[in-house]
Amino acid sequence: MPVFDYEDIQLVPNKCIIESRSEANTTIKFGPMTFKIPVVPANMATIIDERLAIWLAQNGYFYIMHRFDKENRHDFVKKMHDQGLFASISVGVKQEEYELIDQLSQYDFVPEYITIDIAHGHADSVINMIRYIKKNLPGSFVIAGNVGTPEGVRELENAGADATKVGIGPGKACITKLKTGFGTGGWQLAAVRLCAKAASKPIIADGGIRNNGDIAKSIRFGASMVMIGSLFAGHTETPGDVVEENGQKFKTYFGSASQYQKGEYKNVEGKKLLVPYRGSIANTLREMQEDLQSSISYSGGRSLKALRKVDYVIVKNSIFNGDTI
Ligand SMILES: NC(=O)C1=CN([C@@H]2O[C@H](COP(=O)(O)OP(=O)(O)OC[C@H]3O[C@@H](n4cnc5c(N)ncnc54)[C@H](OP(=O)(O)O)[C@@H]3O)[C@@H](O)[C@H]2O)C=CC1
Ligand SMILES: Nc1nc2c(ncn2[C@@H]2O[C@H](COP(=O)(O)O)[C@@H](O)[C@H]2O)c(=O)[nH]1
Repeated sequence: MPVFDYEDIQLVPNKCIIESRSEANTTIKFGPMTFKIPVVPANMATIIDERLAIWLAQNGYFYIMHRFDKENRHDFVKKMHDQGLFASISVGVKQEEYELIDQLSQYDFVPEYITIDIAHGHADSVINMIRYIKKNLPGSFVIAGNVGTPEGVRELENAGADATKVGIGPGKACITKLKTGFGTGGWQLAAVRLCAKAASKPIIADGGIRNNGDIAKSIRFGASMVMIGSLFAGHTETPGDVVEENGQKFKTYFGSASQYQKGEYKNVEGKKLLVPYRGSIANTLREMQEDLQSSISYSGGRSLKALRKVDYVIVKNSIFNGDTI
């Protein structure tokens, strides 16, 4: 089984068939909707809030609201729908989460997307929640995770998940691999490949994206959508606090399983870090789209589909040769 991560892979170019990169189509149909690019900001408290969710939905981007403002989720769905926008929320698996599903069902507030998001998603607790949502909110597109194996993908799909989220421990704010010895950290791209081969529905590659080219690589190895945390953390619109150190501006980014999210040091698998401030998220999203258009042109095609067929080589870290952007 080949084991590699994003930095170990280069995609092999094909003859270009377009006259301008602007002809390359980066849109992706994911569930009931089509989005500008196959990218979703991570459903973490330092990455997304209500304001950014509204902006993303208004501007043709996918979003998944985090689940840490527990009491507000019902109102959030209503607020998005009142503005004619799609609603996309996250849930856990504890008893109160079943009560939220009951409430949404009772008032007929049906979110277009519901993401079941726990650390170890290959679990009966997730399977039961998938079944419960599918029974009570059959109109919602259910994303479930996180998993890191083909068996995990198949079991969640068989339970009724419409998409699965792949990635255990590759995140920048993650310390799972250090604290538990488990996960896809260091071989996330290979795990995406294995999981995608087993999947019969879309998968989201979650965690470990460090450069825009990693988005194209995720698509090459079978992802339909890519979830990104740290690369988005430094923006004006992302909710982390602004910190100044030695005259330089940073924003805080912390893991959802860190003490900063949990409010206590118990079963901690995440840390806090400072990410350089980098202005508006709109510019980063535009650059991601431009870079993806270039990727499509190098693949010799006109749309994301062409990326799936390109050859690749394993170059074991040497591609960087000390280079950074
Ligand atoms: N993608 C990743 O690599 C990781 C992501 N995270 C993120 O952190 C957030 C919090 O996750 P999580 O702690 O699961 O959420 P919760 O605290 O809501 O826990 C969900 C449920 O799963 C149980 N649980 C959690 N971890 C395990 C485990 N390893 N084995 C058995 N049961 C478990 C919890 O019980 P109990 O707490 O009593 O064990 C609880 O009942 C999520 O947003 C998640 O995505 C966290 C770690 C890894
Ligand atoms: N192991 C942990 N993983 C976490 C935690 N909080 C979030 N996450 C995962 O990371 C990605 C984002 O990764 P990045 O490399 O783009 O920064 C996120 O979507 C979660 O899946 C955590 O506390 N521990």
